Amino acid sequence: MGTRRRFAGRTGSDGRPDGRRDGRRGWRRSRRRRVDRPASGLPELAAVTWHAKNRELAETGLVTVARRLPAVLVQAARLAWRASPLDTAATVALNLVAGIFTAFWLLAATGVLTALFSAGPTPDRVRDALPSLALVAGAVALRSAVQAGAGWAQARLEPQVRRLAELRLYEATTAVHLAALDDSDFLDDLQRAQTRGMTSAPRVVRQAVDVLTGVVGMVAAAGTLGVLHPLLLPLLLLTAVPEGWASVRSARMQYLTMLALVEVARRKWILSDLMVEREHAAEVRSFTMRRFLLDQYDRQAAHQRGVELDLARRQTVARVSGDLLKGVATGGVYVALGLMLWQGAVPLAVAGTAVLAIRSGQSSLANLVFAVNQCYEEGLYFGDYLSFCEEAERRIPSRALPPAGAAGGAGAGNGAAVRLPDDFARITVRDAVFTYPGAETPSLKGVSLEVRKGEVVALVGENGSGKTTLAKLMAGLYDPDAGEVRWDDVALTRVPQQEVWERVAVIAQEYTHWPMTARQNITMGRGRDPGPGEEEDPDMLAASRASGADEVVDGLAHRYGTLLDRRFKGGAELSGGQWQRLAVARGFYRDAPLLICDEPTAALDARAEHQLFERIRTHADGRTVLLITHRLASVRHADRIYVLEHGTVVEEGDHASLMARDGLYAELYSLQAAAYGAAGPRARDGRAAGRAAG
Ligand SMILES: Nc1ncnc2c1ncn2[C@@H]1O[C@H](COP(=O)(O)OP(=O)(O)OP(=O)(O)O)[C@@H](O)[C@H]1O
Repeated sequence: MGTRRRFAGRTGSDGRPDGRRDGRRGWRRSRRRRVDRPASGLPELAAVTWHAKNRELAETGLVTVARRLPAVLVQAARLAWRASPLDTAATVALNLVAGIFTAFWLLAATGVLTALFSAGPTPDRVRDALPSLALVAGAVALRSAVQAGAGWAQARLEPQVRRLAELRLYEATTAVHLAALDDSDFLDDLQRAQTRGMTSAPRVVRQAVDVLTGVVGMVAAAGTLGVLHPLLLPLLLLTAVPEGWASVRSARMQYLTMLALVEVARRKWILSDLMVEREHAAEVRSFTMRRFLLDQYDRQAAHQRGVELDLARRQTVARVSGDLLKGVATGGVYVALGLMLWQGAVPLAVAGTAVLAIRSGQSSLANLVFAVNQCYEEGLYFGDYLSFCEEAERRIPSRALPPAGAAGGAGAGNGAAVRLPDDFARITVRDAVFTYPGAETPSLKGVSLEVRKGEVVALVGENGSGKTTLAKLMAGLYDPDAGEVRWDDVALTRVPQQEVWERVAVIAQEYTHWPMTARQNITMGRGRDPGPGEEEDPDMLAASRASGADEVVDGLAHRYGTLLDRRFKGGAELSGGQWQRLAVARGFYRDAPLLICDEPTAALDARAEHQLFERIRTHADGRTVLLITHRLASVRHADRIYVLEHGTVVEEGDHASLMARDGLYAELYSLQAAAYGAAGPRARDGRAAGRAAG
């Protein structure tokens, strides 16, 4: 195990995660956060102290490492045991047995040397040495076999540990409250846990086993040396100190650098996505953004390079100092052994065995120091991973389902989670206030509204007035900071979120282009893929027809089985409107009593838009519909319209009453109607303009 490997930089700050994760949302968030930063440049290029752990880590020394190591080892052992008790037990037991064989062959070697160094003819001495030699050979062979078994058990452990670690992280990230993903600190921790912490889980187990192997080898060699002469033991241990110091120093520098660069790395990933992903390529060119993006990227990269070059220099200094001190200590050990031989304190055969034991001990020691260092370093990343998982698990809504058969509603005890009725008579929002995490002003400032079963209720208002936010509260995606959303007499904050999500279908404004088949794009969440020759799900076909997605699918090579991702061979790409038809089909397919349509037609052509609004107008097969749209002509038939402005409801009523009121709604409606009217031959006829808009 060479010095280079011991000190080589590991993935640290530039382990590239799966590219699309940060995506557009991450970029938008970064832009928002930049508002209050100095104009002179990106503040992360100067700041290296965002993380509270830094000072503590900067003061980490050998003693701290030694103190913390048992905790890391215990965590590794727990993880390994949970992954596979059998392989963990086999790894530990076989390593211990290997250590016994090491001590055995070293002691047997004394017999060989004693026979060889005794007086008499050489053939006789060789013959006398043969039994001990056979013992040495047997012990070495058995040790190799046992070590191979231990290596196998250890290798089996790693994939099992990796699986556990990955599942734990993704189970947490897919369940955390949505608000957690609006928190930039949480996102930074997530980034660190996913890119480095998660991969550290199998490594920390591997290093913990290596620590055990090193300790066993060391104990075997040290025990042999102790038997040969008690003075040899402390001398051997002395050689470990310089190397241990250098390794720990190097690991600490590496980790601090990773921490200092975490936001730079994240910014680089976002920029690199923008420069390589196909979906941005046309805009990058048509807006001549190339130079801007490259410059931005280069600023981050230059900063990272500076920090990493400095790290390389400091690590080299630490390594060379450690090597020099280790050389001096090793020389001292051999000088001491020579003196003992000279003084007659040990016989020649014992001195020969001592040399063998020292070499074996030093090799185990080098491995041990390396493993301790690695274990400590991986333990730091693993600690990040564990604390992120704990934090994420704390942010998972904890409202648990009541036992089967328990009824929800007014009768349920105070504070306990209650079951949501399958359907509702009315949904009421009362004085809802909501501020996004990190935002300075509330997006909703005391909104109240009511949706009765079977109604089509519309939310309208200018950009940023709070329509989508309100819909998200009603869909149980966020909890209001004050006020409440009630499903009949059950407040949504008392219901496990899953219960709400199962009863609401959302056709979102920003929907995902799922890189899956057309069928999965519609049915994911409640459908299953039919096997070869099986009929397509009739509900899916109905949803598809209702949204116009069937026309899209008709044009695909493998119909519903076509993969909608051009990055894969045979994958198809859809137009914006075609994707939207699939998103609408996905919403219709869900068997949910409340359908929330947030700008469902932005990308649809006129015919598809007309058909969709017709469906919504006829209550989308008996569902209750909450419709958010800027196409005001389409909300004329809504049972009730709420007009939002700056996070409050400023008007409510049906189309006729709102027009009569001559307020914001009437103004917005007339503007649109006039625009349509101006394009047509009957522009001056107000009635005709209204009809055109409708
Ligand atoms: N994730 C978020 N974090 C912080 N602020 C947000 C977030 N999402 C929205 N906002 C803010 O909340 C306010 C209301 O946004 P919302 O999306 O609800 O408006 P909207 O009425 O749906 O707008 P549009 O008509 O443009 O879709 C805006 O000021 C917006 O900047």
